[in-house]
Amino acid sequence: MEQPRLLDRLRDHYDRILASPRFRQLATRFPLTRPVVRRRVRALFDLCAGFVYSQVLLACVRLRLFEILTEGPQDTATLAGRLALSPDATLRLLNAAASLKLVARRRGGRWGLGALGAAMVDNPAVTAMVEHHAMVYGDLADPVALLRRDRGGNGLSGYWPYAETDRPSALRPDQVAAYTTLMAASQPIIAAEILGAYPLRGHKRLLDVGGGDGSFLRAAAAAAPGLQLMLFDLPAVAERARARFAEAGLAHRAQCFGGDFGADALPEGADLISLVRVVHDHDDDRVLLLLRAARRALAPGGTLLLAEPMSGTPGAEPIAEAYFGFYLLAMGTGRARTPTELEALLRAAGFGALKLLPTSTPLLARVMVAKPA
Ligand SMILES: C[S@@+](CC[C@H](N)C(=O)[O-])C[C@H]1O[C@@H](n2cnc3c(N)ncnc32)[C@H](O)[C@@H]1O
Repeated sequence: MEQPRLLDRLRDHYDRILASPRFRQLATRFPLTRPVVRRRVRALFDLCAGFVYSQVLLACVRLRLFEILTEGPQDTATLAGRLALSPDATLRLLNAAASLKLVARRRGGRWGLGALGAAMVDNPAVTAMVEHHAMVYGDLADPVALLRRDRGGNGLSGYWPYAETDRPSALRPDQVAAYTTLMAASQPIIAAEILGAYPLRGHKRLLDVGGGDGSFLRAAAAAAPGLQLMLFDLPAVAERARARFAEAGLAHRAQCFGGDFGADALPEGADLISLVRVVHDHDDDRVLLLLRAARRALAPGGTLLLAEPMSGTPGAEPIAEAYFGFYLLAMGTGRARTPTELEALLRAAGFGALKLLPTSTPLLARVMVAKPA
């Protein structure tokens, strides 16, 4: 067996010291180590209390507190009336929300929006996520059982039914409606990240595979007026996209194709194929089927663009590893991958010339482009 390197041995030693209650007591008393101890205690408490913080946010969203406060600062009694809560319950909620920077105290005993509450205003993406998390938390109520049992059979795997079925093409409109609406709510911020990193210059026809209701393609159409649009998704989803394109007056520029990318050929003719938040939903064997199908469909010299949150993103580790790790476990398939893991899959499917492009908010999405090898 390989000998632990010196750095690893030092780390083990340090961890053993930190784990000792006697050391923690000493470190709390010693002025130089006290601030470090306090920061760690706070970080650990935040981990323990995370669910409670989320539920304070959920209460604010359900009571429409942020919208109410956009009208201007209001006092507790007025807010109690508008929230239909007792004055005591209102004050409890406002104090909790203020501690989380969702609301802020203003002069004269009034309350206004806090920095994070202000970011929730007109933010359907996060608002929809906050509501959706009721289901996520239900599935994670017993995390050890979730880790031990076979995948599937959870609220989330029912919500994303393509994760559980062998015949995703047979999914009915009512089975795809909720997740398609949820994805569309957050797509504008993802599209802004992608189009900021890859402005679509020089492309004639874009095929968005797993394109949902076409929200990404509509953003692409606005950014590149001459671009022709093609969308491939499960038949019931492609039908929704067709209706959205017609509503947006884009029917003449957009073609929608229904099918299963694991079984059916992708439509040909695009010089750019995008996979936006699609690959992380699937296990490696299915991703390879998808990437090979994209490789066959892509015009010679074309480009494949893959965009999603990735593992190994500095500063976003808990989002990829803890959040997506457990979310996708409950959903039943997929995982967040590092750029290196994605690169290996892309190469195995016949792509080369890979580039990871910088995005302005990498924790939301990173963008990788590739060309047929
Ligand atoms: C997480 S959603 C992403 C939607 C959209 N790209 C976005 O970012 O908002 C994944 C999409 O892949 C589609 N999808 C899943 N499995 C599929 C399959 N086997 N064939 C075709 N589309 C599939 C789903 O219907 C869904 O629209």
